[in-house]
Amino acid sequence: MGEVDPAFIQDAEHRPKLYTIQAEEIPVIDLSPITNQAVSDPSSIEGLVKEIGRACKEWGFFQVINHGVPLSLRQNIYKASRLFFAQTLEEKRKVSRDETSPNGYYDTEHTKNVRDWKEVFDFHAKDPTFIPVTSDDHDDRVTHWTNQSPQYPPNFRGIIEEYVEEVEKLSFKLMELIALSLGLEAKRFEEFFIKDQTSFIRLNHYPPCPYPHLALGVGRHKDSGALTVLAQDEVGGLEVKRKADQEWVRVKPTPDAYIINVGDIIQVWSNDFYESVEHRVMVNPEKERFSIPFFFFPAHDTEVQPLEELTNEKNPPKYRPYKWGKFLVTRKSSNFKKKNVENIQIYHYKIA
Ligand SMILES: O=C(O)CCC(=O)C(=O)O
Ligand SMILES: [Fe+2]
Repeated sequence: MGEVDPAFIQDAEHRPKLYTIQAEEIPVIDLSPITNQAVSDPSSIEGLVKEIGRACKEWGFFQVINHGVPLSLRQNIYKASRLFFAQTLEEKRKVSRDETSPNGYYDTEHTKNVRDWKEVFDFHAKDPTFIPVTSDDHDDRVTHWTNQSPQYPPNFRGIIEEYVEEVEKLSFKLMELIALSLGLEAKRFEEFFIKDQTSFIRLNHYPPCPYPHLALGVGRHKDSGALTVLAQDEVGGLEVKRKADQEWVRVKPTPDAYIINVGDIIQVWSNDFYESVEHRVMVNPEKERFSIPFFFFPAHDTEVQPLEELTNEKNPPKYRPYKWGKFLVTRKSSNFKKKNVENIQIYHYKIA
């Protein structure tokens, strides 16, 4: 990543400002009411549910502390990630992803057709992960994706799996709180994930970049899944488009916190009551940055549509149903090349 390749250069209007607002006000929510004890009395978490609801509505983003994921597991995966990315490109390419298995290493992701200044390693939560063969709605064939197992660092796979188990538990808990905040039963969303979820974890490495005014670590985008549970390190760089005024604001790194954001699927399920918010990652001219998002995705056969309980005559469904697996396969295949067409988006299912 030495010379600036024009593929990395953002259009002028999307280039980052180098001095941005640090958003002190992004809500930090303490999950100890649900992590340190079993919830026997639902009224004991009423305050927490309200806080979650407000954060989802006003920001689409929040941070959680006292979340129950052991710090030691987070430290282990961070250490393993550093060791993995410090290898030569030749070593890393031994576990490159390809068109049949989108898991593994790659450094050529494009967001909105501009190349991201990063390299990643992707790993699915379930191995195998079941997925449609093609994006064609009439094709019912199902195939599966499997994970790659790099030789180095030792026990890489085990370290990732141990961590994923814990962030997955946290994701289920957060979905319960979100369900309650929408006036639904706590377990309303469970059925979509309990069998054959398609979630994956991504290890991101953003090398120092001499062109922080031109390039981005990840260009502006919204996350397409249900929920994202993100660990960022102390370097910082994540920016969120503040709903109140559409300004880009920086999410201040908080040690051992997770950054949570509502994805497109929750937007559809809630019929736009909660919205998936645009975000992007700035690069740093001196420091490398590591981050680890967990993308909580439902089973491929989930039909995503506004929930019946949240729609009525006055508030009719704003989206046509879509099959999650088909959406995912369409996205993945378009990620391999820089194309001049827009990726599939939820607004393509919007009822005018
Ligand atoms: O690295 C980050 O802080 C966020 C990355 C991100 O938004 C993504 O991978 O979807
Ligand atoms: Fe994202």
